[in-house]
Amino acid sequence: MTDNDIQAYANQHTAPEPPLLHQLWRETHLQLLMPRMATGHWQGRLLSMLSHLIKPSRVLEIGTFTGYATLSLAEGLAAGGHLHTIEINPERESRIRRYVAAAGLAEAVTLHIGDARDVLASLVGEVWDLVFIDADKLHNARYFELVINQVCPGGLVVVDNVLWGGKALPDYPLKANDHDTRAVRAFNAQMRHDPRVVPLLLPVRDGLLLLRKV
Ligand SMILES: C[S@@+](CC[C@H](N)C(=O)[O-])C[C@H]1O[C@@H](n2cnc3c(N)ncnc32)[C@H](O)[C@@H]1O
Repeated sequence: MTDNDIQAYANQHTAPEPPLLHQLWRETHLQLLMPRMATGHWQGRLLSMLSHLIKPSRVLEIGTFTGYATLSLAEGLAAGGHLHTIEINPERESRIRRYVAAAGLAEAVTLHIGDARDVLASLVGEVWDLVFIDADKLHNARYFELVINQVCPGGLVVVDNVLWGGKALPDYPLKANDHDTRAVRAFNAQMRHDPRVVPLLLPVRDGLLLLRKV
């Protein structure tokens, strides 16, 4: 039995992908480079499940891409709740807005186009119940520091790609110029001992690190 078999079985026994998300997934794969960056069916249902359990009033996503995780995370918003998502690439804006509108979320979702390290400075008044860090991996620690003081006690920070294709594991031979992997390893190691959060690494897909704020 391969990992693919297990993932296929998990998909079959997970709630089906909503039709709009399936359409977005197809469009992402047909029209964009690196479509694997999109969250996809199983992980989308996991983010939706977490959001439904938390019923957040305020959600932050760092790294929108085509908006797959955005729509998934928004599914569990409390009445009157709001999601902010930040994407650095302006070429992605029109597609994201089109799908946010098609999901009926134009009022509930604010898309910021810009570098998250700048945009976050304009969101210092917010208190986050749920944060999804999924931008460039070099700056995971920076994004974490920029948001953690605004996460409510008991709030959840989810960080994607913490296994980094297996390269996060210490025995994996590292190239001298592989700064991304070094950053992923350093961030994961820091989270083990950070007194502000309780970590749980889920070895699913490319690895999801759940960090519950103490
Ligand atoms: C892995 S993709 C996000 C996938 C999306 N969260 C999902 O699950 O479908 C990473 C995205 O982060 C964006 N990004 C990279 N650096 C960024 C930065 N400094 N600020 C905001 N977005 C950034 C990239 O342009 C890319 O679209």
